[in-house]
Amino acid sequence: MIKEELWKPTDGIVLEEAAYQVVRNQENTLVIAGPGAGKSELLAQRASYLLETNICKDPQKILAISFKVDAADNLKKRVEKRMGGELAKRFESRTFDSFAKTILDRFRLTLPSGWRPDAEYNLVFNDRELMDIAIGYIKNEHPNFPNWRYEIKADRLVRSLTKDPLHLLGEREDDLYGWVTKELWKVMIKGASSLQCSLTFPMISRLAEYILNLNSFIKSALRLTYSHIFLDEFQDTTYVQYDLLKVAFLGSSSVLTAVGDDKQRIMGWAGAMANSFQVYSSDFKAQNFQLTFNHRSAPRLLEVQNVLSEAINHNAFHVRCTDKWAKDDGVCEVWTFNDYVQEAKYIARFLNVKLESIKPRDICIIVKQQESVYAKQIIEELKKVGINSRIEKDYQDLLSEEYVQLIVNTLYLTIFKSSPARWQEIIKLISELNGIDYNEDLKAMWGIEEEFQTFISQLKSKMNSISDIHNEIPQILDDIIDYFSLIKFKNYYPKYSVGNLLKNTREKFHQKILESYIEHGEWDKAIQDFLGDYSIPIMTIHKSKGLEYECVFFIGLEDDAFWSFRSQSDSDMRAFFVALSRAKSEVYFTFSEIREIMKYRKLQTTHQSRSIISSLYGLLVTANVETKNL
Ligand SMILES: Nc1ncnc2c1ncn2[C@@H]1O[C@H](COP(=O)(O)OP(=O)(O)OP(=O)(O)O)[C@@H](O)[C@H]1O
Repeated sequence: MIKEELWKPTDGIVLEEAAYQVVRNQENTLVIAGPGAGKSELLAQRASYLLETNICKDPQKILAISFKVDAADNLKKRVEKRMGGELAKRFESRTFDSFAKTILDRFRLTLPSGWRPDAEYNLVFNDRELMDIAIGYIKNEHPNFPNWRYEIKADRLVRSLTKDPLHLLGEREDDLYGWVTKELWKVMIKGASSLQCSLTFPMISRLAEYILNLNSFIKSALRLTYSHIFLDEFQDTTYVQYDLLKVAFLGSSSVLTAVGDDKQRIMGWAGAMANSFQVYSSDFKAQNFQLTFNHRSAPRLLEVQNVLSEAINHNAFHVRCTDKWAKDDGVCEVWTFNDYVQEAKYIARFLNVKLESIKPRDICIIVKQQESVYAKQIIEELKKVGINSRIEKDYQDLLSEEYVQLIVNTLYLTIFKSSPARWQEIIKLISELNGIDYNEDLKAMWGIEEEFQTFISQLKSKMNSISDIHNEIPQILDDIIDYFSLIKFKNYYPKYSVGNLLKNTREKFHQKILESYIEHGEWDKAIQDFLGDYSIPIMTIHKSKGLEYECVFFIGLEDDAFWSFRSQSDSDMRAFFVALSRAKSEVYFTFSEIREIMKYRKLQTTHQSRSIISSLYGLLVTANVETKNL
């Protein structure tokens, strides 16, 4: 344990005064700061401070809630790396969804029978599926709404389904959506004919909230377990999530630290609160702090960011650069092309040279939407010059699943041998699965290491003698998990014991590994391909949140990409700001007169304009961004 006054930030990080005050604070706080200000870093430092000084008293824990699976995973890894096993065990990093799901899965049986889902419920992710369930399985009719099936709209139904806490459901029987919502809840909770019990994540959140409302002892246990709560990217908290947070922790002695940036609020369409900072500050009496440095981007890029942030919020203050940069460092340019093929060829040539000095993973290609369409030509042209790129979406979620990490780490050690971090992670997990204290029982630990070494030697011979790819590879992947014991693994990670998460993860993972193996024909390349070590990532702005790259390309700064700019210019401007602020050194925006895009559900070659988004271009001109006609 370290005395409070002796604690220092780890990894040579120097915190600005406000960050330092937040790290050591004992009250609820809200940190509002721009991209790259070190908000996630601040949370990691605060975790070290609270655990190393035992202010978060053993056995109490810190609960860190993020939005995306990979953000939660990154934060967990950062804290683990700094503090090592024992202390880091008391740092639980989850997404909002996983927090809610854990409450439901553990305390499902405390729900009244009408609200109690089956243990094996399906997860529903998209609006279409929800609509199909409503239309296909609600059998009751309502005298006031004879044609309800023709009248309901998917987006309104989705909003209505979790608009109110469950105890208020049924109070809107006289309005169409109120009635359909109530019926849909019944059908989804209990299942109907061929429909299995099915829930969306917002429904899970409402059920978790109901559990806490009904059972004060569960609520007290939760509050006792977590003495400190971290909330990352708080600007994107939805109304449903906030209600759960309030029921769980408002009025408790748990100390909350929220960090966020209102200029990066881009989840309004998914129900993010418009005023989460004000509401939280007032409800939780949180003291507000601002950070003024940007630790990510070069000075030239910060000039552009400052122009944009002022346009988004007139009261935004100008952030400052750190002294690691020279005054003129950074490139921000607009590149215009006659057509998308020429654009793709130019970018491929440019990247071919760039990759002599940086790695593929230091580059990112960002699009507003339809990544497989906007980036199709670029992927092809890059391939022609021997550069791999890939659409990151499917991999980001898979790679953050512990199930996938365990198998991939084992494959990696089998093929590449040297990776002390992976080795340690696996040995630690085996010892924990088997209830062995890896600090105390050294003899048992050696036994584990020896046994695991034998296992990977045998695995290697199996992997190197495959004749029937489609049968043997899935079998090898299953053998790996069986070695650790699937039952023990599921007990250790209870999320895999309920619903279809394990089944879906396994299927997607097997398919991706098979694809990689078929493409490369060799394990080393297939594993590296799956890990993405040698591919340039391609993603939408939403997926790029919280990430950072040396060099960023934004493809298609065009009217069609920002098709709803007229009605939601504010949110599109924020999205543009997120894309711009991912870059450390260089960012290039492209415009192509001719572009192939999906329009009216068909792939079409279109003429692009930039009149609707002229205000975005105007801001780039104000920031002296050069346009190059290429
Ligand atoms: N105090 C610091 N000193 C040096 N580097 C830092 C510091 N804080 C953060 N960094 C580095 O700056 C980069 C951005 O930090 P971080 O991701 O925490 O920012 P953020 O505010 O969460 O950004 P965003 O809102 O864009 O997600 C990271 O590479 C991080 O390691």
